[in-house]
Amino acid sequence: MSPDEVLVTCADAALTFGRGTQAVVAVHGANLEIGSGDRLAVVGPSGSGKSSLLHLLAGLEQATSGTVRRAAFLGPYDIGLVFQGDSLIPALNVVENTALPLVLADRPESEAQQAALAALTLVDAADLADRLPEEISGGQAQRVAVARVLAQSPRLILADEPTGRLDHTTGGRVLDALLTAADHTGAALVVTTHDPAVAARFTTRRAMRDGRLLAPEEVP
Ligand SMILES: Nc1ncnc2c1ncn2[C@@H]1O[C@H](COP(=O)(O)OP(=O)(O)OP(=O)(O)O)[C@@H](O)[C@H]1O
Repeated sequence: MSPDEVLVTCADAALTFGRGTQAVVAVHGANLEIGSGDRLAVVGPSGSGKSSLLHLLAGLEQATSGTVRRAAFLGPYDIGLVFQGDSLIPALNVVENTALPLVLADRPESEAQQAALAALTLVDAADLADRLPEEISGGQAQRVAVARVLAQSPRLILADEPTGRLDHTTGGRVLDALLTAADHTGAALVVTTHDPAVAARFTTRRAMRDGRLLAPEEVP
C-alpha cells in the first residue's frame, strides 16, 4: 500500500478506562492499518472491545498508550460514523438529519437535500423523510444513521453494529447499501459485528477477544 492510500494506522494502540483497581483495558496494544478501499469486519463477543477500537480509529478516544495516526489529508467530513444507539437530532426531521453533514460542509441546500433523499432510498427509508426521530423505530433510526453517512460520501466509514437492531432482510439491505456506496466512492469500510453472516461479506475479518485484536484472517 502506498503511503497516500493509508488512512489510519494503529501502532500498539491501547485504551484503558479508569485507574488502579478500577482500570478496564478495553483495547490491548492493537496494530492495524486501514487503507483506501479496505473492507474490514471486526468481530467479537459483547465487551470484547470492538466499539472501543472503532472509537480509537475515529479519534473519539485518545490512545492511553501507543499511537493512532490518521492521514493528514483526511478532513473532518472524510470520516463518516455510524454509532450504536440514537444519534439523530430530535428537532430535525429524517431528511434534515440525513442532509446535516452536507449542510455543515456548506454544500447548497438543494444538493444536500437531493443527496439525502438518494441515500435514504438506498436504505429503504425515503418514505420516512418528513418524520421526526421520535416518530420512527430504533431500527429505522439505525437506517437513517447509515443514510446520513452515505450522503456524506466520506473516505472512511466506521460503523458500529450497523445491522445490530435490524431483522435479517433489512440488515442485509443496509449492508448492501454500505458496501455498494463504499465500492462506488472507493471509501474504506470498517464495521463491528457479532454476526458471522455480516462478517462473511467482508474481505478481511479481525476477531477481538478480551480487548485483544487477533491476527488477521484474509479471505480470498
Ligand atoms: N466509558 C467506559 N468506561 C469504562 N469502561 C468502559 C467504557 N466503555 C467501554 N468500557 C469497557 O470496555 C470493554 C470493551 O467495551 P466495548 O464497548 O468496546 O465492547 P464491544 O465489543 O463493543 O461490546 P458490544 O458488542 O456489547 O457493544 C468492556 O469491558 C466495557 O465494559
